[in-house]
Amino acid sequence: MAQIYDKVALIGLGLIASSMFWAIKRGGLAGEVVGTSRSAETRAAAQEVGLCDRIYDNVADTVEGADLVVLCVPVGVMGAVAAELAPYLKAGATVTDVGSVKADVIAQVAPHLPDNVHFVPAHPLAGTEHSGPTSGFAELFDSRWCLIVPAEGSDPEAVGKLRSFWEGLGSFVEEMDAEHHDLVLAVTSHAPHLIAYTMVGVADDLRRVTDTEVIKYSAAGFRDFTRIAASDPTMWRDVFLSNKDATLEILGRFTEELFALQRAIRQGDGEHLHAYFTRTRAIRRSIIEAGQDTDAPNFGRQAGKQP
Ligand SMILES: NC(=O)c1ccc[n+]([C@@H]2O[C@H](COP(=O)([O-])OP(=O)(O)OC[C@H]3O[C@@H](n4cnc5c(N)ncnc54)[C@H](O)[C@@H]3O)[C@@H](O)[C@H]2O)c1
Ligand SMILES: O=C(O)C(=O)C[C@]1(C(=O)O)C=C[C@@H](O)C=C1
Repeated sequence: MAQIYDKVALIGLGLIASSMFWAIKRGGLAGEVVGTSRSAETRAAAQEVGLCDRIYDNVADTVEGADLVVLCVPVGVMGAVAAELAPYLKAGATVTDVGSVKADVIAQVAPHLPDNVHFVPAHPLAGTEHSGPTSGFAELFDSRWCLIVPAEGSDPEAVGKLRSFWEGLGSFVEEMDAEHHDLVLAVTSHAPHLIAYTMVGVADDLRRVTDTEVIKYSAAGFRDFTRIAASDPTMWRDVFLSNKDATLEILGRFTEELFALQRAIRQGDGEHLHAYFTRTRAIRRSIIEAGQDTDAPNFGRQAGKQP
């Protein structure tokens, strides 16, 4: 893969930034990758594992001369961070972000950026329950989607370069508008996280099944819930506050369906339960048949099949 940017600046050195760093190096996508994080502890931990060609303790030095600036901080502080670095951006630079929510991040960031830079928001649909500078790995984005959310009138060249960059990081790239992105992610990521947090919280409330019993008897389904519910509290607090309307819309629908299933159980309506589970099983099977099971070892690698 050829070099796409001369200098990339990573703002915030957590899971996503550190994974990007390793994947940029693997693909030779940038001449130089620099970074900054607000806490000295994070910067020291990043330095220790060899993250970034240079780490600065301020955004001014970090973004100076950078062709690509990537905001890798929690969505609740994107606007404040953009305001801080805006005066130091190089003319013609591209600013992007990796936030899990798009409409609110765009509303926070765009007003701070000067007219002579390109703002091309993005969101890699890849992550883990871990956070911080030592949690990243080069393969995180391999065969995963990255959604690019260009504003109307965005410079096609800047968008095209960012697309090539994410493809170089290993992802499949698609463009989407911000509102649609936020609704889709509320269904596929945000509401499921809230449900996992709730389920683990309920188990914890029932003292009988906490401590040894939760660990000892946790079946695969509940284990998956505990993995999701171990995700970073700051990141997820911000996601729900930032994607409030779409998440509440989906949770409303979820609650209605849950009540219907609850009623079916109370009334012994096995037909309703069976029909419902048959429908959901078919969805899982159709995902696999379409080659879109990103957990499958050959995902994205079948001849002639793109997700
Ligand atoms: N973790 C995931 O699964 C995942 C997946 C895709 C996108 N994202 C998005 O990527 C972004 C980063 O997530 P992550 O998982 O890398 O998080 P992380 O917690 O691993 O890292 C966040 C970084 O932001 C810094 N930071 C926190 N608050 C700050 C503030 N007020 N000012 C400046 N810096 C601050 C932290 O020090 C850290 O360096 C978030 O916007 C998140 O929504 C996360
Ligand atoms: O695999 C996980 O641990 C994740 O939660 C990753 C996940 C997701 O919901 O799929 C979480 C948040 C993102 O914005 C993108 C990806």
